[in-house]
Amino acid sequence: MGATGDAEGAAAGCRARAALLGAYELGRTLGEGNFGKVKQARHRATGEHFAVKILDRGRVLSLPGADDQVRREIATLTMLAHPNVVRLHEVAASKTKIYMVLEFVNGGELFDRIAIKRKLSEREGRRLFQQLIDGVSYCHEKGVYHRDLKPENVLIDRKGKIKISDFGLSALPQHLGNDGLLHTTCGSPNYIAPEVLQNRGYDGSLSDIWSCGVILYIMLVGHLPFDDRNMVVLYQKIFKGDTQIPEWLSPGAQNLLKRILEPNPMKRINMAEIKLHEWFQKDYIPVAPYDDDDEDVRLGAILPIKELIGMASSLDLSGLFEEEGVSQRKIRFTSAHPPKDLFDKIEVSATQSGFHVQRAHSKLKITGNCNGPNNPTPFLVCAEVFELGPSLHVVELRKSHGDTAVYRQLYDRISSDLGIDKIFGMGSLFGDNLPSFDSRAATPLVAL
Ligand SMILES: Nc1ncnc2c1ncn2[C@@H]1O[C@H](COP(=O)(O)OP(=O)(O)OP(=O)(O)O)[C@@H](O)[C@H]1O
Repeated sequence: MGATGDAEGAAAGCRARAALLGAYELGRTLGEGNFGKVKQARHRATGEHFAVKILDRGRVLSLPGADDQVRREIATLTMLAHPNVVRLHEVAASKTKIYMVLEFVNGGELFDRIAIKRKLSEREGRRLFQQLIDGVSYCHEKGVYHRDLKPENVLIDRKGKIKISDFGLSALPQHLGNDGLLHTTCGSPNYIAPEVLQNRGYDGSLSDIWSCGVILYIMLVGHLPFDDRNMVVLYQKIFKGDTQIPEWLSPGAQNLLKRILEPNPMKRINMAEIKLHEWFQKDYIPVAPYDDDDEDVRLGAILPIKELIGMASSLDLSGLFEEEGVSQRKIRFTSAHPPKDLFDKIEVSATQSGFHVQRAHSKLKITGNCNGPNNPTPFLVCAEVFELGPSLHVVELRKSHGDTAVYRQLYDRISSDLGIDKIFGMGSLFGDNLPSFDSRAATPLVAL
């Protein structure tokens, strides 16, 4: 298209009504994943940019294991708050779609950054690797193992700040076996650690470190350390740690790469040792995780309190889905932990059977003994309800049980007390209106 055509196109673009998603205006497509698109979005009131991952619910439900992957990504991201990990702001669902509103990272994938330059200088590679290690070690401290680290899953902004993304294959503490190890083989062939392939259980921290080592190698050398079209040959190379570490790299970089790409996990360098390594230490300024109780963080780009409340009532997708008859009431979302200091504490007391609820301002705490048909013995259920807006409540299950009959009792009680007619848990994102997540799951947040 020539210049005139471009101008006409732009004018037509201006006239076209931007698609709206609650408080957001949707823009260009940033990329595509297995289950849908990622679009850039602008918050209409603040002008702040976000990335909205739009997942096709039908597709998620039809692919084996896909719903687990999406739940896992949401559950994991809700737990993480670090400058080098992409931030999840909220999740919404309609009949056909799931929307994840993410921090917008404006520089694309690390993969493209390396591809454009072919390889990076040691200085630049070190700066990015330091951030990668900061983000990954923070995840490990939270009990999260990424398990699919590769340059395609590391986003970078224009200032060179990296953000780890795509936690669909991540493992949480409840995925550890009795031996304290992980057992599911997952990851991308060229980045996978030898012990993961061996299928005898592996330490998620050491296997993530291996993948970080592969990324470091690619950044500094410009190609994969282990590669072959034949998978058997590729895996043999990985088992043996069969790679060339170029002598033109500085001795420090060579040493660090050798110690990370050590096929025996027992001999591999660990996170603490990497952070003390001489090559890594150069110009290293550690980055602290976000402090969610820190007013500045919440009021800044991360999660403004007023915005959170504003979004709660304005995340009305009905404009977009009117034809499907989706009302605001039916669309609820989970979000990062609500700012606790906004809510007054209340007293709680438990009765022998049934729930006892006491209300104080906007926070309810519900505790009680109850039993379901499968559980004749009463057991304790405890939840806290935060009122974030007139139509939004977030329930945090403190203690619960997987029995849906118990959830039903608990939710009936919450809904009658709050006058809410429909309650959706995480499970509702996938079609059922009772929460179907495991009570041991790391994310206690349930959207109403
Ligand atoms: N927060 C974000 N900011 C900017 N761009 C993003 C963001 N998240 C994703 N993208 C872009 O969208 C693309 C697709 O992302 P997505 O996480 O859906 O897919 P994926 O990692 O390729 O696939 P999948 O999770 O389905 O395996 C990414 O490769 C990236 O280019």
